[in-house]
Amino acid sequence: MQTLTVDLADRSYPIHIGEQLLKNRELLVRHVRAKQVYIVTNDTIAPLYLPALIELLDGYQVDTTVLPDGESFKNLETLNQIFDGLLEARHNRTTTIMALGGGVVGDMAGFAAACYQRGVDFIQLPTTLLSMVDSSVGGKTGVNHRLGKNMIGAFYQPQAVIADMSVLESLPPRELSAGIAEVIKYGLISDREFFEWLESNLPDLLARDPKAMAYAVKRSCENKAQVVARDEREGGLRAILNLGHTFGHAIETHQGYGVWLHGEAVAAGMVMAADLSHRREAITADELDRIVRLLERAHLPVKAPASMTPDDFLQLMGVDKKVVDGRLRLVLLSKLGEALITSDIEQDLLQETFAACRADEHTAPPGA
Ligand SMILES: NC(=O)c1ccc[n+]([C@@H]2O[C@H](COP(=O)([O-])OP(=O)(O)OC[C@H]3O[C@@H](n4cnc5c(N)ncnc54)[C@H](O)[C@@H]3O)[C@@H](O)[C@H]2O)c1
Ligand SMILES: O=C(O)C(=O)C[C@@H](O)[C@H](O)[C@H](O)COP(=O)(O)O
Ligand SMILES: [Zn+2]
Repeated sequence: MQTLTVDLADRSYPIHIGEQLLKNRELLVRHVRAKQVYIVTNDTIAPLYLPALIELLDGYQVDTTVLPDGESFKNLETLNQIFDGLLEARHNRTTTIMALGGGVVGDMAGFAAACYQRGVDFIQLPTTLLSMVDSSVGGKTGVNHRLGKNMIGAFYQPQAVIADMSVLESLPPRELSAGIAEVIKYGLISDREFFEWLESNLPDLLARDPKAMAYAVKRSCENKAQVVARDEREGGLRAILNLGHTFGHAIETHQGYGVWLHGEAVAAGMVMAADLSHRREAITADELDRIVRLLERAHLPVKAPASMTPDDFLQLMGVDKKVVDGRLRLVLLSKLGEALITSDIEQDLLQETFAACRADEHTAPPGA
């Protein structure tokens, strides 16, 4: 097992990465402060991993909410199921919520922990690659609104992240690729060497080679932890973790939550950000090509949906959380391996990017 730390003074916490960690009782209870545990998961993950986890927590009062699976349920209405369950089972302020699942479960359980009785402990038990490398780390929690992604939420850090790599065995290939999109993001925004490592080692990741996977998770978490430690609440720097997301969130909202996976929308969004960066002469045509090629090799979409017009994008991007005084701010590349945040966006170049990155109507949507 490897352990990293997210360094946030008195709210610092460990990220444990290793095999079979969900079978390690001592590790799981190390961060539980009293005798109540509340597990939030979904109806896909529950049959795979919930019974063994409950059994391991013998001696604790363990209650659960099993949410319906899917991004389309990441909303306030479904969130209420967690509060109902917590109250019905009389969980008090010293309870510990465990989020057993991917980013949807983690974001919702984390937000429930932030709100329930004004804040209780929670532990992230991520079960997708995406949640291990990104959503379980850094304390962004929340739910979607029909008008925009993650529009209601809180910054709320967990007590610990326990990433059991063995559960990735059951992850569907499409979900593995979606996670690789966020892994590639770290190479683009802050770690050119890691980008080059990914160019060489992608086949091992797609084959789920344990050594390659463990390295990718560790390197991604190190990159994210460094940014979060410097700017926990996104006053500035942290926005680089949003590369591709202004475009990507617009795609997710426009297409209907869950139609494009988050990682897929981010992949197409990162191509759009890279394309615009190239038009601004920050990266070369060859570097743009390398980015597109790597995403394609990871079986990720590299074009926006044909059904989305530039106006659709502009409208949806206008509600992005990075907008200040009505002005769009975008994360772009200043070079391969380095990002910048700018509101100085050449509208003509942005229009060229929309045109260049739009799929034709014969392109099959992801997952088809
Ligand atoms: N908080 C953050 O910083 C942050 C960062 C990135 C993404 N996100 C959010 O995370 C969400 C995406 O997360 P995700 O990609 O993990 O999707 P997800 O949570 O929907 O999980 C993907 C699918 O895989 C299934 N699954 C999960 N683990 C499995 C396993 N081990 N075996 C078999 N099936 C399994 C799930 O049931 C689901 O169907 C989005 O809502 C996104 O906005 C948040
Ligand atoms: O942790 C962050 O900060 C991120 O931006 C990570 C993103 O991958 C993630 O999708 C996040 O939820 C997006 O945040 P939002 O503030 O744009 O909703
Ligand atoms: Zn993301």
